[in-house]
Amino acid sequence: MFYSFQIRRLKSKNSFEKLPVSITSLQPWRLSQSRISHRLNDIAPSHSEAIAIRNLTIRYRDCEALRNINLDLQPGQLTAIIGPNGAGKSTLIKGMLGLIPQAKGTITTLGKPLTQQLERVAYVPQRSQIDWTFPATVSDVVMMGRIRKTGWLHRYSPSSRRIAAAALERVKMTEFSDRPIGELSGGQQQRVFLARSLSQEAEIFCFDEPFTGVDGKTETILFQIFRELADSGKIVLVVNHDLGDSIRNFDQLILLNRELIATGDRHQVLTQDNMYRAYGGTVQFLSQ
Ligand SMILES: Nc1ncnc2c1ncn2[C@@H]1O[C@H](COP(=O)(O)OP(=O)(O)OP(=O)(O)O)[C@@H](O)[C@H]1O
Repeated sequence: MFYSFQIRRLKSKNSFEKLPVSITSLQPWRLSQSRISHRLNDIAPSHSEAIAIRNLTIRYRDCEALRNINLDLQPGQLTAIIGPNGAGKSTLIKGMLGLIPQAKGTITTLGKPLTQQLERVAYVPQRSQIDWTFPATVSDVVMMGRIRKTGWLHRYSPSSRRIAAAALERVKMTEFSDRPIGELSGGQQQRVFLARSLSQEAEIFCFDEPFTGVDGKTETILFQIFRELADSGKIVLVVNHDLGDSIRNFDQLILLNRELIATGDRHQVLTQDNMYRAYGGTVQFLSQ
């Protein structure tokens, strides 16, 4: 049995994060077509183990955004975080990555806090949190994914350039490599940021609302790549608003509303009772 839902949405965004920049990230470079592999065959086998989130409570100055969250995120699974506006979906990702200071609880993997292993994480924030006037080309942005591996003051190696070129090709954006990032459409920008995350060769991928404002073609590309990442043993975490058919693409759902309402596969999570607890009267069952 499968339900689709309709959600009324209110949006308010007020903070901006600047794109990271370094001397090396702005080096001019060109993509060599002959070196581009058409698939990311070189997605390395994963060394991930589950991320364990225990008793996580996150406060902003005057509000408790998340209360006592306990969760496991498994490698090899494509996981969606769902819930109404203000439920704490973005906060959960930011809290996991240590971006919100007032967090209590533990987030561990490989026996250590996740915040001590951020080199293993690729994070793509919401579009609204990126400064699109930042003076960088598409290829600059994708190369930024290689900064951790290259070091801040070193030139990119040929292998880094190959990896970045393959990532850009994988999202079908090679022809835009010299274009300023601010001049692309929303869907194209999302694909470039996905390419940047791929070029990081991370083990843990976090995407905050990657499907907002993207067309069907981009959505298909994003889901294909998310699936490939999950199938290669990565942890893939996606904040997602669409509870229609596309929810079938996910292996695990995390339903939040300031607290954990439910987690599991869609049959376990998308029950009338859970949806009522999360969305109240704002979600209607449209079909079964
Ligand atoms: N920087 C901040 N300072 C203070 N409160 C914040 C801040 N960011 C978020 N909040 C509050 O924390 C709560 C959770 O916000 P969050 O952005 O995590 O929700 P969300 O589920 O991602 O929402 P949306 O679907 O609208 O993106 C909200 O009540 C929000 O107003």
